[in-house]
Amino acid sequence: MPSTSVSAAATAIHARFRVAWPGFALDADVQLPGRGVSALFGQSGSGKTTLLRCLAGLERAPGGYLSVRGEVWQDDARGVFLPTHQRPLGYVFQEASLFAHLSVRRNLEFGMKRVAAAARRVSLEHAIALLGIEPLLERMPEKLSGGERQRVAIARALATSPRLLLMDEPLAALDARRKAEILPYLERLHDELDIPLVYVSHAPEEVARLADHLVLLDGGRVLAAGPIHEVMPRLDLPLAHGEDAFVVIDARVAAHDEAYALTRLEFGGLPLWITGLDTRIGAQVRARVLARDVSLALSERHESSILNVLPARVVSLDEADAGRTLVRLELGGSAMLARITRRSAVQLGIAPGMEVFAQVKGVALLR
Ligand SMILES: Nc1ncnc2c1ncn2[C@@H]1O[C@H](COP(=O)(O)OP(=O)(O)OP(=O)(O)O)[C@@H](O)[C@H]1O
Repeated sequence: MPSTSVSAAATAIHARFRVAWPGFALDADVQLPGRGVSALFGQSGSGKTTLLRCLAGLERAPGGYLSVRGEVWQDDARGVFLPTHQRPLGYVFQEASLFAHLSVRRNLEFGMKRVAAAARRVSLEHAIALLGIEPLLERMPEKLSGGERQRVAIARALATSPRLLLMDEPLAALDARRKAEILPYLERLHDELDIPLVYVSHAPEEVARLADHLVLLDGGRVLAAGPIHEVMPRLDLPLAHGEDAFVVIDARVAAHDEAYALTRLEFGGLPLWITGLDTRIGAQVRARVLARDVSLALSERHESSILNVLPARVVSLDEADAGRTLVRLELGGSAMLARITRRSAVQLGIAPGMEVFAQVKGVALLR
């Protein structure tokens, strides 16, 4: 059975499930950190929802095991199985399932009443403030937009003071504008709440923005799992070979250049220039660099309009894609991918261990 691990101290959720149906089998053994966002990522039919439903106890996986921050919710070998309603979790589905006959406020109160006063760790006020739904409280669900409904559904899940939040493609039914509207709220949950969130998605941009930890599923098996910084640049995984392959880089806002409307980020002692931000100096941000936006040069001094030319070391190469070479770089303690033509790789003599310069054509700020 594929098994992945995070350091013992950080391990807070351990899930081991096997489900066998005609035509599909889930066989997963994962350890997830007890804080932050873990994304279950993979193609349609890879088993993301099935694994999430196992965590919720909605899918009965005989012989399964689940512990969440020291509490055992399922251990079939010892006859332990908490039914869903006894698991302190919040579940947000693709389509918000609010009670149509109750106002937003009553929907929230309904969620909260299910929790004994002593177990309440997120107040209703806090949930309302986090999701910015104060102006919607007296409305009926039918008078809400899809995005607003989803924010209410998330607030309702929070109001139950869950120890684990599960979200199954909560943005999938929304158009791009609504998605963009909700993402900052999800980021706030991530930053302000001490509740682990397991987030199902097949949208790389959502994963890039939200996830700290990634579980890559393929055909019901765990292909890889680990911190997003480690999983994304792995050349042996399909992610790195996709058209939009990227890495995320955690950086600090170091300076603003007002004259040119640019901001200098810093990571591992290296500068990374980006279109001007109005973020305060010292703030931590996350940036995304696409593999196809990185090219390589042997010297730093190149007549070029590219702002970011950074010293890097070639770690490994992959030539599996026709005519293209994928290069894994190490710079400033971070991994980066460069996708160049095979011809360039040969002409430059790119090889593991070589010192090169990474020309980074584009950097997108994620959060
Ligand atoms: N109750 C069930 N009985 C039999 N097969 C099922 C059942 N539920 C799901 N499946 C099958 O299991 C496979 C995995 O489904 P699952 O919904 O977990 O995938 P997913 O990765 O979440 O996909 P998507 O991104 O499309 O939602 C699919 O082939 C699906 O048809």
